[in-house]
Amino acid sequence: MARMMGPSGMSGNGYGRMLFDDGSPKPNMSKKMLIRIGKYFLPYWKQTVLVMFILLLTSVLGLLPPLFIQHIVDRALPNKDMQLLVILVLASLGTTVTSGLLGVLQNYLNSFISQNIVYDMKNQMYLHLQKMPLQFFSNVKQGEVITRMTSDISGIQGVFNTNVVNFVSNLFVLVTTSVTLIILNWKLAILGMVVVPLFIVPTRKMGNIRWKLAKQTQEKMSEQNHIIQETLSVSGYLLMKLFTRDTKEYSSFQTVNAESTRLQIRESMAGRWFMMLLTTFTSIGPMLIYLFGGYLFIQGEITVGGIIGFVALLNRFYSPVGQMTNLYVNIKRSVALFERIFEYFDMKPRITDAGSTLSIDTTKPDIEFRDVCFSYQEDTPALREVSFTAASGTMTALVGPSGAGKTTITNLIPRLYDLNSGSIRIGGTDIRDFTLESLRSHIGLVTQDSYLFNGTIKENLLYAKSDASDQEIIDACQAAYIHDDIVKFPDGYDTVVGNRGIKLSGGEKQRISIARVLLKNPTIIIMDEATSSLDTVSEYYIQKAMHQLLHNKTSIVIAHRLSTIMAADKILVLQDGAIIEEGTHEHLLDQQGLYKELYDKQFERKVFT
Ligand SMILES: Nc1ncnc2c1ncn2[C@@H]1O[C@H](COP(=O)(O)OP(=O)(O)OP(=O)(O)O)[C@@H](O)[C@H]1O
Repeated sequence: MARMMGPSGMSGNGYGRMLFDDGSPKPNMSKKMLIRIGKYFLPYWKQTVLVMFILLLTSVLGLLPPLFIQHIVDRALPNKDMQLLVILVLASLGTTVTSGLLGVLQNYLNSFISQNIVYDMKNQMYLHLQKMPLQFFSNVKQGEVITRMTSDISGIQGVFNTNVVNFVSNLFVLVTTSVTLIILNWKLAILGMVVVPLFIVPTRKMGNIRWKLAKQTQEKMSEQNHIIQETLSVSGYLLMKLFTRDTKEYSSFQTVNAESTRLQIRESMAGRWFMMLLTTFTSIGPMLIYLFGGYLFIQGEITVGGIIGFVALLNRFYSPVGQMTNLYVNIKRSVALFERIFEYFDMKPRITDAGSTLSIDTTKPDIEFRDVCFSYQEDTPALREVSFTAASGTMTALVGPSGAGKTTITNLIPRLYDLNSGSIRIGGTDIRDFTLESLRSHIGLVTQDSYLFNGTIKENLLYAKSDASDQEIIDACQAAYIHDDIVKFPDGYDTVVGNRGIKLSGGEKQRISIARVLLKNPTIIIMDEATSSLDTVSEYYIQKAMHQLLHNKTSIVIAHRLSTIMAADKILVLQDGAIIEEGTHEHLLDQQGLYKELYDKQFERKVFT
């Protein structure tokens, strides 16, 4: 089978791994980018406006308790006014409770908005990835798609909850508090603000360190996912066991795991030191206020309540300043997250409908290759000017040494790849003029390694035709000579086949996949005959199943068995991406060329009796 590697230029297009580079990423915070992000919020603009309104309201409400304290100290207590004291305490309690209730509502709205954005993005991403070409999935590391679909997109919800909401709320709190501070006492306000640079510097520094650590952690997580996917899936597991790589794989997993654990500990520790510094610096401000405020009190310029209320408000001022300092880092982080997601969205599916609505004419589905050239990688042609016709209702066999281009020919017909030059026609029409759906719905593909998903046999069969009746399923399985085997299983058609159909034998799997294509009943069949040697009985049934499948269909078969070749109406012999001989078995034997050589070396021993 073909090595699954993409054509040249693909990795440059970002089909490979896309992680942040060297710790100095430059997220693209352009206006275009911000508008693009903003568009995701558009459907939820009403909720967003409501959140903003609540934030404004709570920031104003938050100013009141310190002012109430000031009046308690300056008026209620010195005047021994019990009634005023109770009113002020109740008012303070009332504002706190109201703020709390508004906070609950705001939290609900936050989750509503962010979760819905995540929901929209996941759907959009799934649809988009479905349209990506085969080489995308061949190139991309296994865990990468899952990481983008899950953790990256889910990370977006934090963007709204932390960044947008925090930014707006901090802004409101900052503006309302600083205005109030200045109105209360401008001299003290200036003094309180003098210390601000002291904590801006460490905050920025810590923010940057945490950002880098977070990025490195994310990379390690992606690597971990990749190892898990590669080694703990059926094929990877088998490979690992058979090459006794268990210890090596475990040790690479352990290394990556240890790395990410170390990074996460460092990340959280970076936060601790930062908090300690911040608390130290934020406590300097109030000390200064007590000192200078005390002096002003002695001078008779301010009341005791004024000083207490001021300090309470000052703390309210410091916390948003601290958070706003990190804003740049947070925005950078969020934009980078969006960038990673947009990077996927920006990859254009290369194989698209040409806008035509033509369907295949099922009455004369002959396949014609005209001077087809194709290369996976620039300068390494996989097919060179291949021309042939597979007449309607006949079987064309492809033979040739490994790497000659047989699989490539079969991949081009359902447009898993698009050719570089020349054309492929079905019934005289270029395949690019059919809709992809019509093209693919008329082609049945039986690969060597028949892929069955982990479900019951029946579910696997219904994948070809979801509305097939039980009788249709049985008919298809009988024609594929597998029905009798299926009914012998204890659960019959409800037998679960395991991941990739591992619980079935190779011969059973192939006959089930033949039954699946029979159920689809396509006009054209492409088959990569299994090379694996099967026992004579199994092989006998597969031959019979193939006969049923290919009967009266236009088929192209990568043939590995003499019996198949002998049954073919035409044989194409390929070498280095070109057809070098063409004809029937006898005709080709007479030519004494590559076919004869292959026949002597390869097929002779596989004569099927
Ligand atoms: N996805 C891919 N990316 C890059 N090169 C590829 C890819 N698939 C196949 N090739 C190369 O293209 C050439 C033709 O491969 P192809 O799979 O068509 O050969 P084949 O005749 O089917 O071989 P085999 O009988 O071994 O399956 C080979 O040189 C192969 O290495």
